[in-house]
Amino acid sequence: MSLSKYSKPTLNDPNLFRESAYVNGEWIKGTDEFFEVVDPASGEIIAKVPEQPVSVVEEAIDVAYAAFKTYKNTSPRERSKLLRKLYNLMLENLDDLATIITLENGKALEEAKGEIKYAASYFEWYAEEAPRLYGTTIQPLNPNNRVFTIRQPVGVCGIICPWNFPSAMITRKAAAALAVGCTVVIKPDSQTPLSALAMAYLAEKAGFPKGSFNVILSHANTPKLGMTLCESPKVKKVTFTGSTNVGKILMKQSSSTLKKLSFELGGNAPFIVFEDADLDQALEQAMACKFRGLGQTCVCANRLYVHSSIIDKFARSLAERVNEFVIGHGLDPKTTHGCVINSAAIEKVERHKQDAVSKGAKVVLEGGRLPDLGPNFYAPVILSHVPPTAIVSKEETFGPLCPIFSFDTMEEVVGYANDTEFGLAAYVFSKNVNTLYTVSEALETGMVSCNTGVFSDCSLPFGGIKESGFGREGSLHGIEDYTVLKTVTIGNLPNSI
Ligand SMILES: NC(=O)c1ccc[n+]([C@@H]2O[C@H](COP(=O)([O-])OP(=O)(O)OC[C@H]3O[C@@H](n4cnc5c(N)ncnc54)[C@H](O)[C@@H]3O)[C@@H](O)[C@H]2O)c1
Ligand SMILES: O=CCCC(=O)O
Repeated sequence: MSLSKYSKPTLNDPNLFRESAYVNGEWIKGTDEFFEVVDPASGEIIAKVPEQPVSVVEEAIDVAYAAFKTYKNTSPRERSKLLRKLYNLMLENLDDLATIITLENGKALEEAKGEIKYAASYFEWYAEEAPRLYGTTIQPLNPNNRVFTIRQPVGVCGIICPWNFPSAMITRKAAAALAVGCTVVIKPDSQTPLSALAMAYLAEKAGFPKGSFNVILSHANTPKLGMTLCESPKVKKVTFTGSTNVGKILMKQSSSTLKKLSFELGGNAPFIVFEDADLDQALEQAMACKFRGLGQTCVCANRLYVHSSIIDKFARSLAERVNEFVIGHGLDPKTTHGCVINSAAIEKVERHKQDAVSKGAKVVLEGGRLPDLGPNFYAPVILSHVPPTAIVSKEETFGPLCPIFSFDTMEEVVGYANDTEFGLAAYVFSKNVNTLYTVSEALETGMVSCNTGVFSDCSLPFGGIKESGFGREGSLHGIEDYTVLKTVTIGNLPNSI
């Protein structure tokens, strides 16, 4: 198979393939500087997109600010219809959108299709939530006053997203924002901007007004653009998914305007398998959880804790299953798992592997580079009896390394699981509901998933605690993050008539 045959997207609707930024309903270059978007599987350049100068970001903020003045007054039902149209358009263009994801991110096409359905589901969900924004009535201490609350859109939202879900990380922010009447300026990762641009094209088709949905592009200029979004008094909220380090930078920069923030940051998910778990189920779910996006999702199991009585059997069976993966270019129909995003991802896997092995971990599946496929292909590694001192117990690998640690008691494993500054997701496998309940309550994470390794769903609140961030996306709570709560008091009313 020639990998280069996939280097240019062949789409049913070629209009979805865009190489310009999208500001105020116009496709703009804005600059003479460009950066390349590369297929991580083949190394081929698939697009050249313009690097935006700060002036274009300022323009995008200005138009979003102007559009907010009218968009916020559209009726919830109107906004609901726009979101529903965008949902339908995404599904009508499922194959093309998935192809774009595979080409820019490297994940297998089936997985990319799953991402598009997942991404679109946020538009459907928030089409349904848009008309359901409620306030409360309050009985104040003063009997002559009447008090109620209303929720209003916060304003222009800056949306900064990573490469691992080039579509879904945008939709779960933008859908909620647009549902309540906010306008958005989106900055995708420079490695995966094409999905965001395809979405802008569909948003235009759905009828979103000019200035309400903007996409800016940057690679070298990213820190300057980020600073502009964070420091602009016209941007009322910054919502970010990405690394904890960048989250800390954005938080500092946003302090000058005391911006509303929601951050979905790094994770270090423990995946705990108790002695009484259904082993087959735990294995199936471990595969789905650890190797989703080849380990490059924030909720992927980063550390597996398996009871000492079953660890060897578990590790062997996992290796047998992982050996059946078909690794290749994501567009090859036989491929079950694609490539990782770049060479830095592989270097991190190798650093964590070497560290664990040097401290005594047993190699169950050697894995390693697959140079015949390309520099970003890597076969998964499985290690068992990893010592608690290994770096991987503390740092997120974000790649195809599966370290299995041994434990004996519930108290011990909860101690290991919580011994990290991260607190995004955790997984628990047991047939005993008391164990599930007790451990779920004791784990210091924003989300706990019991007896399943795949829980993401637009209907549930997604988000972390500790250094995994704050704010919730999806569900009824996700919409609240894009509103401000206003309290209205009507005073000096008569007590009675
Ligand atoms: N909690 C979640 O929901 C979630 C979801 C996906 C990814 N993640 C996390 O994201 C990380 C992987 O993504 P990454 O390495 O690409 O993250 P990253 O923080 O390097 O990049 C994320 C985004 O921030 C931008 N960025 C980088 N520096 C910036 C700056 N100074 N100012 C403004 N923007 C800047 C990037 O261009 C990109 O768009 C992992 O830690 C992962 O756990 C978290
Ligand atoms: O990578 C983080 C997001 C993954 C998800 O939404 O399931």
